[in-house]
Amino acid sequence: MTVAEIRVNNVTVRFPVRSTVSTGAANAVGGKLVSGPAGRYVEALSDINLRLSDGDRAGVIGLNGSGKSTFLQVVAGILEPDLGDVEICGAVSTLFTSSVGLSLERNALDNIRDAGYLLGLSSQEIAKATPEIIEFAEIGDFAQLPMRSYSAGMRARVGFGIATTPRADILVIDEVLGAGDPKFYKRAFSRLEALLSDAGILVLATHSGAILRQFCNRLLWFEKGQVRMDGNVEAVLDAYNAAIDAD
Ligand SMILES: Nc1ncnc2c1ncn2[C@@H]1O[C@H](COP(=O)(O)OP(=O)(O)OP(=O)(O)O)[C@@H](O)[C@H]1O
Repeated sequence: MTVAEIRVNNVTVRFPVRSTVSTGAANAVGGKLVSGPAGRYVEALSDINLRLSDGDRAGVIGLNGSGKSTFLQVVAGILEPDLGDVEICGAVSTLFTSSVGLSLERNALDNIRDAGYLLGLSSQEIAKATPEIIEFAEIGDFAQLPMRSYSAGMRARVGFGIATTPRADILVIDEVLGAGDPKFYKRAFSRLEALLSDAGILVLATHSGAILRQFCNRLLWFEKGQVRMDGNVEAVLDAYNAAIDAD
């Protein structure tokens, strides 16, 4: 059995931007805007060092543009850092709002089949998983209708069902659960526990305290591309909310 681990070593991510214009106004949200000899860039992550270990259910919280999605892409191995490196032990499965790859013109059955092949499942595995995902998502006959006729939460249910089908040691989820209702969280939590058992790693970005309390045993608070606090969920949420109230 793989012992899941992610080591993030001195990671910096910079996105070049073209504009040289400055309004002179400070940005409360977003990463650091830096002008250097090589041009202007947004520093989305600045020298991050941390380790995620087997059993970690790490929530990621922070204001808009604080670096959460960038961090998730780095720990999923999708985005190469500009400086530093990431060591990932274990099979990764991801659920990103923008990259879940579902075609809204096609129905859930077709999407499950296409996504299943992309995820490397065999025809037999897809045939077995399809009714399980439909049952998990509780969409019934909607499974036959184009996914454009689904609500955001219904799409999230199907996407979550797909992402949690292949065996995974590490599951990285960006803001997708927020579209769901409390019943979905409960079902999603059971499915996640079955997938990861008591080991594995979850990395989950969300603005919802309720989701963090349900799913996570550790919380990382990002601020302007840095980890401002890393600790238990309640302690970090209290500090985060206090900082917002004091602003
Ligand atoms: N492709 C890109 N090109 C330029 N800048 C980018 C790009 N992707 C992200 N950024 C910048 O990097 C910073 C961090 O963005 P990121 O998406 O990681 O934030 P986030 O915490 O996930 O935000 P949100 O809560 O709004 O989803 C932001 O300032 C953003 O403008």
